[in-house]
Amino acid sequence: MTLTCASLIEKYTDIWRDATVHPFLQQCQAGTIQLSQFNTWLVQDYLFAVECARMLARLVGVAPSDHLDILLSGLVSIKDELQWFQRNAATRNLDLNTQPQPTCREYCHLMASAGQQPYAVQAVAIWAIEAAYNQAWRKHSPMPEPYTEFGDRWGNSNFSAYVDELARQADAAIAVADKTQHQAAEAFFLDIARLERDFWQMAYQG
Ligand SMILES: Cc1ncc(CN)c(N)n1
Repeated sequence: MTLTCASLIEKYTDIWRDATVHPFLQQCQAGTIQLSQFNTWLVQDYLFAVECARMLARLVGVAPSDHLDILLSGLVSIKDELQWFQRNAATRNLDLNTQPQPTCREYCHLMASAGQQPYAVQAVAIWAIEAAYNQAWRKHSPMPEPYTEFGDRWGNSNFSAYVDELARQADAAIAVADKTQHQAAEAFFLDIARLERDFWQMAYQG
């Protein structure tokens, strides 16, 4: 089977479901999540987003020129996302100057390590990261207040269109990559799916 973003989700349906369906999201949607659990997720996700911005910036450095437009739009969005996290943390009196939990630290290391991979592997990895959040929040939308803006941020149709473009670019890059890169892309996809699942769970270990 040709390796594409869609084929990875199809091949690993159960693993992808665990990455995108979790009690944390279900409890947000039901309005029963505890404040401390939500706040733990929020602070850790800010730390994640900082490293994700760095990963995107590295991608800009190696992408073909016709892929830059989408990646640069992602960088602009993540700039906005970081400021939005900072405003949210201030409103909630949260200290963002916090140590990452082990899962967050492992995920940040994975994103940093992607920088040593060829572009095609990095393109699949950034797609998987953004697709996981897009699908997770969409599957649990609409969110009630005060979580509506969180569901909207990653579940909105503009973000879905961005994820579709990332998939198109990753598919184009992987189509001309060799078998070693295909294997590396698949390994990154599996690590990302596992870490996405564990990231939700981290909220309960604050
Ligand atoms: C864990 C995680 N994965 C993905 C995203 C979307 N950038 C995020 N904010 N956090």
